[in-house]
Amino acid sequence: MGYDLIRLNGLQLSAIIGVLDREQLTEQPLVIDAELRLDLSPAGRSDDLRDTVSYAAVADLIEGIVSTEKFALIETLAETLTAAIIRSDKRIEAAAVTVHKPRAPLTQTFDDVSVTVHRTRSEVPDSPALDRPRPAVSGVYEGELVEDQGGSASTAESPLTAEEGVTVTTPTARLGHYDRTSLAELGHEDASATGHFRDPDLPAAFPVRSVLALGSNLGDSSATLASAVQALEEAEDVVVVKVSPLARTKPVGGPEQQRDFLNQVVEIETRLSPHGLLDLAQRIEAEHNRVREERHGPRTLDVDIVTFASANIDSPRLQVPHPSAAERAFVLLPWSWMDPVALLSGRPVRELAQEAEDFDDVVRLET
Ligand SMILES: Nc1ncnc2c1ncn2[C@@H]1O[C@H](COP(=O)(O)OP(=O)(O)OP(=O)(O)O)[C@@H](O)[C@H]1O
Ligand SMILES: Nc1nc2c(c(=O)[nH]1)N=C(CO)CN2
Repeated sequence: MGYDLIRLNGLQLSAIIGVLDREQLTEQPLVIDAELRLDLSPAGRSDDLRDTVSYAAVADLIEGIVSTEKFALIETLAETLTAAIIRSDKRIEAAAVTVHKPRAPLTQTFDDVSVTVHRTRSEVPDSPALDRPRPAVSGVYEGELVEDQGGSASTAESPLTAEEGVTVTTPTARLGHYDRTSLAELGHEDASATGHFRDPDLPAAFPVRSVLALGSNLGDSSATLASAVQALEEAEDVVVVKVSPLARTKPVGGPEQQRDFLNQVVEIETRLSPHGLLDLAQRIEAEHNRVREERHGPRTLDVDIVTFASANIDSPRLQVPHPSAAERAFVLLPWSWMDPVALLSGRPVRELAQEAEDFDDVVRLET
């Protein structure tokens, strides 16, 4: 294993980032350093850009994510960028990203605050099909984004161990002194500790995970759910990552004497905007003869968006996390069977399920 590195240092961007409400309204400067570990000897011999990873493409990838996504924590941004860089080209064995936040809201005088995330390929979760960055390169770099290089892309079989991970040697960019605003002035008490508000019409700059809850208690529910999952698998810009076992559940709310429901939870990865995903969910409901008659009434198919990455959304059409999901064992239990360590608004889904009133009314069906 070589020690070759590509380094991109001091990339100056601005972003919406921070846990304070004020920080979610205005952009602030960020400085980003990235290191990519890959074998540079093919390019060293050929003098051909196609034999390496273009640092310009890396800069574009970082800029695309920073300029379109909102984060609360610089840790999350660094993690997201590191994973996106590793996924962008199979030859990249490991990457490290440092996010500097020189105008962090501290009351003290300081030069810089930063986090560094180091990840090897084996530590980055698979992104089944949406793992290519958008080909957003322009001008002289057109066509330079390296497409799957076939034979030369071999690093997936030789993942680094954590101990071998790259070390960032980047000196902190000399950032000088910054404007500081006291936490009190910024209204610290309003800071939102979990998640961030997200523009529901903004498509994701990189694939994000979303959890969907499906339910049916009219018609052939088992066939309907299978067909809904298939429709998700076939949808553009969506990859189904995990599907829960089926649950037979007693109706919660709604008219008396409804049939039991079949419920299922699906985790997807998508580049759709939250509203785009809601459109897709409603299209799939409509294709399965969903007619909206009675609130909580019987339905051939219900597709709810439970989470969309860690976003909070509150638009006239869409609330995320789904406002009732945290109290519904018919959602929480199948979700916890599918993903035993899942969290919802910072709480273990398994624990929330145990507290839900309908906990005893959910039966796991063997598939
Ligand atoms: N997270 C969400 N997922 C799906 N729909 C949502 C969500 N948040 C808000 N909605 C809105 O809720 C409206 C009503 O949805 P629906 O008819 O499926 O409700 P319901 O199934 O009777 O009740 P519930 O929403 O409690 O499951 C939809 O038209 C949609 O715009
Ligand atoms: N058991 C069960 N109860 C419900 C369900 C559901 O999917 N399963 N959906 C509802 C409204 O979406 C209301 N009640």
